Amino acid sequence: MTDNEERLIELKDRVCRSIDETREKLHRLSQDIWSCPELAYQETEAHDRLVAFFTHEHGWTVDSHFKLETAFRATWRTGGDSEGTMNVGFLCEYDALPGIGHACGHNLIAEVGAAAAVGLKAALEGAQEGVPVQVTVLGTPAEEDVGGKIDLLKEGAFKGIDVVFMAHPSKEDATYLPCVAEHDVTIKYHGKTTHASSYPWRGVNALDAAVLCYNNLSVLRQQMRPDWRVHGIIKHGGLKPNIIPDYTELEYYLRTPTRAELPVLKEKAERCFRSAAVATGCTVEVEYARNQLDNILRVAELERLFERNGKTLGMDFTTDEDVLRNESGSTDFGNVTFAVPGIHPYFYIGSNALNHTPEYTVAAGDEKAQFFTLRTAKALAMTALDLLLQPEAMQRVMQEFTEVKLKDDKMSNGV
Ligand SMILES: NCCCC[C@H](NC(=O)CCCN)C(=O)O
Repeated sequence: MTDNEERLIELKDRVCRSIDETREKLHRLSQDIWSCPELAYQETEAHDRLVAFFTHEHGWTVDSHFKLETAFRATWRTGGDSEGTMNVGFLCEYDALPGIGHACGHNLIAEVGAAAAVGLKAALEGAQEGVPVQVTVLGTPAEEDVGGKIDLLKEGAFKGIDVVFMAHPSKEDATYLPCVAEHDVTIKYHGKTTHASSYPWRGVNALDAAVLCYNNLSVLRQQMRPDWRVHGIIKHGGLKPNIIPDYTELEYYLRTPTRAELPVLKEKAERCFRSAAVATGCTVEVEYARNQLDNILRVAELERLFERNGKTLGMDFTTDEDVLRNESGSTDFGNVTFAVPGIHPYFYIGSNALNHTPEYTVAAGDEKAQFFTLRTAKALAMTALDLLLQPEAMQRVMQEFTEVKLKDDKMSNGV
């Protein structure tokens, strides 16, 4: 075994020990966020808790309200000049869901990011030969909405970061789960009110338009690719049964496996929106969210290193092809992976509950989740050490990142 390999083992052990030594503070941080669920862009308490956490940990430079009201940045770097310093990013999410709180476990995402960063810093602080590194923690709000990471990308918050890590609670350990491109769209129909019984023929029924729109999209599914998704709600359907609705509103998510396919689905969906207006005589407004979520650009080398580290800690990565191929959601982390190579694995939290259910909310706040959460943080920090102490590994990551980006560009440009 080479000296470097021995050093790597020692530093990885130090990461694990330092995270275990910090577990009480980390659990309290996670519990404080879990017990005060806040919606997208309203995560003021969570922001303050995380800012206080890093402020009280020595050595961090903390920027509160970083480019967004509820985003933050905490940075630590080893001495020496910036030349050759690798900047390793860890992301914290902390927004909850309406009505069901932290049913996606974002309190645990915040804890994983904080734990991995603290662990990596502790390991490197004591390293004999300096490892030139900057550790950057970014608090990225509103993943469940239009994507705070995308706003932060636009604001340049990821400039200078060489590789980025986070992890997402799930019902199983997985180095990757399908993460698809997604765009929110709001459809608004405008009609004309009248008395629904006395003279309905004088009205223009916006609820009819909404129902037709819903049904148009429902039949569109027969002609959609099986891995595309269209799903939504009628947010406003009318005021009273005897008033012909003159305003209705629907919100839909349109999803395709790659960002290149999304325009094709959008065109088909818009025909459904607009034909419902034609059929009823309504006017229609179609409003897309300011941010489109991209699919995740995968870097297999990062997944390989993470899986190797996770397995040494006992992680049991799923091999269920059905899960690995079909169970997909979306995340604004996808947009980040087109700017910075990154990894967004999933981790079991001690429950078979499904994300976005009240049962998962309970599981995300259960102390049982702590072991799995800290284990994942250790695996992320250990993977960062692999890159820091093995330049050839980082070169493989960058080479692969360049290749997959080029392939995506060709697909997006229909080449
Ligand atoms: N603009 C809406 C974004 C919804 C994101 C949400 N994300 C998750 O549930 C996390 C999935 C991680 N793979 C979604 O509905 O997919």
